[in-house]
Amino acid sequence: MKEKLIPKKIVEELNKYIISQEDAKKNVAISLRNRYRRKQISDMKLKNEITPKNIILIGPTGVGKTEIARRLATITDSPFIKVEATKYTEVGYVGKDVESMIKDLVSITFNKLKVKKIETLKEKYQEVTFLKVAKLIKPYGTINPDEKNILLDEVKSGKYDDQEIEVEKHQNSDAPMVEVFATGNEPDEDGVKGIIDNIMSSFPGGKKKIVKMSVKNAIEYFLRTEIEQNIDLEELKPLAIEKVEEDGIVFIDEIDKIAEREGSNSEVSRQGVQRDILPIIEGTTVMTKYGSVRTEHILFIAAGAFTQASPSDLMPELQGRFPIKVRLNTLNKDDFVKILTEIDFNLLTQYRELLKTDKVNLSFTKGAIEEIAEIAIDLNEEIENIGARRLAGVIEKILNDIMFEAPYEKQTTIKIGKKDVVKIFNYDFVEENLDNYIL
Ligand SMILES: Nc1ncnc2c1ncn2[C@@H]1O[C@H](COP(=O)(O)OP(=O)(O)OP(=O)(O)O)[C@@H](O)[C@H]1O
Repeated sequence: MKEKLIPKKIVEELNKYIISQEDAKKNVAISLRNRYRRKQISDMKLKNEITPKNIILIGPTGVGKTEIARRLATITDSPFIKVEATKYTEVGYVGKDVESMIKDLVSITFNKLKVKKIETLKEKYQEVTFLKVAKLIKPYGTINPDEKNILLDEVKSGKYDDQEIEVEKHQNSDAPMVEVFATGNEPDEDGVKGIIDNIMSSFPGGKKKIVKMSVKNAIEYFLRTEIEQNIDLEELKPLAIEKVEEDGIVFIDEIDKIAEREGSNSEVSRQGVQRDILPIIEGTTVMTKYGSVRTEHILFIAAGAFTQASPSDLMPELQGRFPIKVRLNTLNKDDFVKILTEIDFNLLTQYRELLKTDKVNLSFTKGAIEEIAEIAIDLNEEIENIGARRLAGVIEKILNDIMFEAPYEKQTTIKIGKKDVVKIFNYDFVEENLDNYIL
C-alpha cells in the first residue's frame, strides 16, 4: 500500500489513463502523499498544526478532473465519492445534510467490503459445497474413495449441472442470489434484512422442505447458505469506518457554483453551503448508521470551471483548506488522438472488442483517427465544448451502421479510413444539422 502512495508511482499509474494534465496528476499525488506523511508524525501537537493539503482542480468540462480523482482512488484503493456542490443549494437540501457525503461514502465502502468478504467466503466454502452436492448425487457410503474423488471432480467440472437432485431446503430462502448479495451504492438496509431473514429461517427448527433442483442450482443454493451463515456484517462496520477515516477521498464538483463575488446578490444559500461544508473539511464527527466517522484525514478534491468566479471568491477559511490550486488545460487534437489510442482500455479498443463478439474485426487507419480527433475539436467549437466526452459521440456515429448490421454471415474485417469518416460527417457540418449533436 505504501509503495502505491509514492508520488512518482501514482503519476506513472495515472499516465496509463489520463493524457496531458501533468500538473494536476503531480499535485493530486502530492496531496495524497502528504496525508500519509502527516499520519506518520507522532508529535500530536505538531500534527494538529499541519492541515491537510486539499486541492482545487480548475478547468473546463471534460478535460479529466473527475477522471484523475477517480483513478487516483482506484490506484490507491481509497474509498471514493463524487458529489456536486450545487446539490446542497437545492430545495430540500438547503442548509442541511452536507454530512450525507460522508454517510454515503461509508455506505459505498461498507458495500465494497461486503462484496470482498463474499468473494473470500465463496472461495472458502466452495469445496464444502461441491462435497455436499456430490453426496446427494451418489451417497458416499455406496462408493469407494477413488470413485468419490472422480465424482467430486466431475461435479466441479459441471458434468452433472443439469441433473436433478433432491435438496432439503430451508423455507424462506428463495431469494435469488443477486438480491441477497445486493451491493449497489445505495444504503443496503434491504440487503442486510434479506440476509438476516435467511439466517433466521435456517436455524434448527426453521421450516424445511424437500425440493427438486438442478445440480447447478443446488451448488449455488448451498454456497449461498454457507455464506449467509458465516458472514459477519457487524465486523465490517468498524472496518468501513476506519477505511473512510484513513483513506477516504471526497470529490466535490462544481465548487465554483457555490463561490460568489463580493457584492453579488445571488441567494445566500451559496455562502450557507460553504459554511456547512467547512467543518467537514476542517475535521468533525459525522454520525452514520455504521458508527461515527472523524473527517480530518479525508482528502477533499474540489473542482470547477471557474469561468464566473475565482477560487478567491470562496470563503477565506475554505480557501485555507485548499492550499493547492491547479489549472487543467483544454485538450487539443494531439491529446484526443492519444486518448483514442494510448490509454488503457481506450474507446477504440472498447468498440473493437464489442464488435469482436460479433465476429467483426474492426480497425481504424491513422488518418481516420486523426480525422475523428479533428471532428471532435470542430464540434466542440461549433456547438459546445464538452471536452473529451465528444469523442464517444463521434465514434458512435461512425460505427452506427456497422453496429446495427453486425453480426454478418461470416467473419468480417472492417477497416475505417479517413475517407469513410469524412463521408459520414460531410453532410452534418451544414449549420442546421449540427442540432443532431446537442446532447
Ligand atoms: N485528459 C484526459 N485523458 C483521458 N481521458 C480523458 C481526459 N479528459 C477527459 N477524458 C475522458 O472524458 C470523460 C470526461 O472527463 P471527466 O469526467 O474527467 O470531466 P471533468 O473534467 O471532470 O468535467 P466535469 O466537471 O464536467 O465532470 C472521462 O471519463 C474520460 O473518459
